[in-house]
Amino acid sequence: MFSGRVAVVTGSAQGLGKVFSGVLLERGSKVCISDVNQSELEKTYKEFKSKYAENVISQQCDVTDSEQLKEVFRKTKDTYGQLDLVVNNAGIVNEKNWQQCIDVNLNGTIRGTMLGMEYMRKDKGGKGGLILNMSSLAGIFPVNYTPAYAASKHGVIGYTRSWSMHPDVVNNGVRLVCLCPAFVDTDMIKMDDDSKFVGTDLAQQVIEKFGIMSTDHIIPVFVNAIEDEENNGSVISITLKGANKIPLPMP
Ligand SMILES: NC(=O)C1=CN([C@@H]2O[C@H](COP(=O)(O)OP(=O)(O)OC[C@H]3O[C@@H](n4cnc5c(N)ncnc54)[C@H](O)[C@@H]3O)[C@@H](O)[C@H]2O)C=CC1
Ligand SMILES: CCCCC/C=C\C=C\C(=O)C/C=C\C/C=C\CCCC(=O)O
Repeated sequence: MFSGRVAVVTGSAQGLGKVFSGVLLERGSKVCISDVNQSELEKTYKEFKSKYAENVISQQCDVTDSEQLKEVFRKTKDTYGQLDLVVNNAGIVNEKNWQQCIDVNLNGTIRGTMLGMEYMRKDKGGKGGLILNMSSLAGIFPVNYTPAYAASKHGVIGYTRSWSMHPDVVNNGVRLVCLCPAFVDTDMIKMDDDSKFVGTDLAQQVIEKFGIMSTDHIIPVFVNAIEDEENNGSVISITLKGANKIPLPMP
């Protein structure tokens, strides 16, 4: 399932993207890691390269820049000859620069999804594959201290579910899945920058309610989403209590 498969992971210099890339490499996949943060990307690349040699390549990329993202896909296909998995993981929290928050989280995911479909659809020369989009519990519930972030993650769910129901995509072997974790122990949830949220107390209360998961807690759900080839269109919440498929709301 993993051996010889080829993946693109955005925002993979650190945090969940780095963990996901490590999981894929450990299981024999080939991965193009990419990130806007060149210095952190270089460090991660060196770390992976020493363990996984030719199975990892790296390409600096800001997901808000279509040309840079196209280069990631081009380089991956040129190097490994195929593409099987896209993890649209790059994300930020920023309520002051909410335009950037939407552009990275939602538009970046849209860009990566469109490229993924272009490279993986059978009618476009691909072999099918999986597009795994990172949403959040904030994509399912309203979050009063990060409204723009919540809007971006709600958008990711709507966008992913919509394509997963399109016959041209389904019939050409591409499936799409959304992961929606609660708080995970990465730099993202550090209270290091006021522009991240509107209301520190509000954020603190919700963190106390849900707790903080280690990145290890997300790995089995990530692996299962890849292994379960019947899984298309799922939106999966992940909390300390476990993982659950969120039913499609009906009017
Ligand atoms: N940590 C958490 O509590 C949760 C995180 N998520 C989502 O998981 C994903 C990964 O987040 P974490 O690993 O926690 O955060 P993180 O902050 O540790 O890592 C995010 C990575 O994305 C990169 N990035 C930021 N802007 C970028 C851009 N324009 N282009 C390319 N790369 C960019 C950063 O440089 C960083 O390496 C995000 O989409 C986030 O919204 C979802 C639910 C909970
Ligand atoms: C410490 C500051 C945290 C600011 C928020 C930072 C990042 C959050 C990223 C997430 O994706 C968090 C995940 C989910 C939000 C949690 C709960 C939503 C439900 C709210 C509720 O039930 O009241």
